[in-house]
Amino acid sequence: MSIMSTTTLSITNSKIYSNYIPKFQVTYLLFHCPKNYQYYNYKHHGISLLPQKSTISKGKYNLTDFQIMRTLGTGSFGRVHLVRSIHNGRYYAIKVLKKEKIIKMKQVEHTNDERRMLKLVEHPFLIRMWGTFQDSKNLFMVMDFIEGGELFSLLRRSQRFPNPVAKFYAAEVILALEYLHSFNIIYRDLKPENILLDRNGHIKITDFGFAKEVISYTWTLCGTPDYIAPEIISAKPYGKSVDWWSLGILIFEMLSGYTPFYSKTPIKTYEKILNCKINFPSYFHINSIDLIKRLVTKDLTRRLGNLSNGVYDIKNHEWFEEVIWEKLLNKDIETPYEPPISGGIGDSSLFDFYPEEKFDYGIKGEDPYQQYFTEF
Ligand SMILES: Nc1ncnc2c1ncn2[C@@H]1O[C@H](COP(=O)(O)OP(=O)(O)OP(=O)(O)O)[C@@H](O)[C@H]1O
Repeated sequence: MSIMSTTTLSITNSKIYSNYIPKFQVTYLLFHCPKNYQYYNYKHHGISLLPQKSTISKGKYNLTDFQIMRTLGTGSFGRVHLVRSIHNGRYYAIKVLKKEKIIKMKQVEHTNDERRMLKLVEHPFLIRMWGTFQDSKNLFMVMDFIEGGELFSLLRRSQRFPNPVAKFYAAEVILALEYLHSFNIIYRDLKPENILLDRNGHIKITDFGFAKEVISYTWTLCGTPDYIAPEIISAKPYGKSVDWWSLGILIFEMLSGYTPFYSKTPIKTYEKILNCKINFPSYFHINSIDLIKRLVTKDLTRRLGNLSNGVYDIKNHEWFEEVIWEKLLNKDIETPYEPPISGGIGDSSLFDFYPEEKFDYGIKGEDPYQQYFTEF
């Protein structure tokens, strides 16, 4: 079955999704926002929990350390390649971002934040970055290669997940978000495309392109339309609670195969989000409906995750009754699906194919954007 994803824009042939359009990401939103919308971030003078200087060494790697192989995925600013280290023979994924595109789409701050966030995080359910480097045209991020493909592809192939399967993935996502929030990092782009599965079937969240350290509130308009919280759309200051809204959308999508506010155009989706009326399919378990309603609520004084007990209100919800959180964190719980990685290490058969293009990697020469990416 052909499976569409955010970046490829190919069309799925699943019945449910015959009308489904790809979920354009933030950058789409940035260029289709209300007039006079101001893009800026606001930070209180709080104490940052993040190292102010990078600990992931820059300049540790360069292009000649790797054999560049096929494309695993494409994004707004470049593509992600499977690569092989010529030193240790191991496979990695390298995300390549075109400097010119980043500048044109005004994403310099987000790109530097992505590197800054990724260098810090170390968690079983988050992607690990090993280092970065750059040439005159591109930025490169070296990450672990996660062989099992996107949760998105698995969901489209399955049409929808049974209750326990959705619960398993949601629970691992919660642990990852809890960890990020403990560092005051908001993730802001939760969706099945950004959740990869490792060879055993555990999740790894990738794409920190919108992750941001926010000590109190921020105003930046970003996210993916179907997953965006209403406070972002109405240009209100917002905080970590936007990730808990997106978690509710993710749970709904995993259980049904579609997002609750899906529409043909982003503007219509935003209208539905602001109305916040969800039609639950009859096969949803009553506890899942209760949890989704408590996450996908406009009322921030009632949204779970945002109350005085924080994440514990979510972890203690009836839908997660049988989850033993410590075991889950230790990966001591059997995964519902083991990706069929038959070709051994470096097998990338679970990723869709993307047209390859001639690389402009490694070109030395004048770099008009040098001053913007000094950390890479
Ligand atoms: N570490 C990894 N291992 C395997 N595949 C990966 C890895 N990182 C990313 N990918 C693949 O590449 C795709 C694009 O990656 P990513 O979302 O980080 O790029 P992006 O340029 O930020 O895309 P977008 O503009 O859609 O956000 C992912 O959806 C995934 O399929």
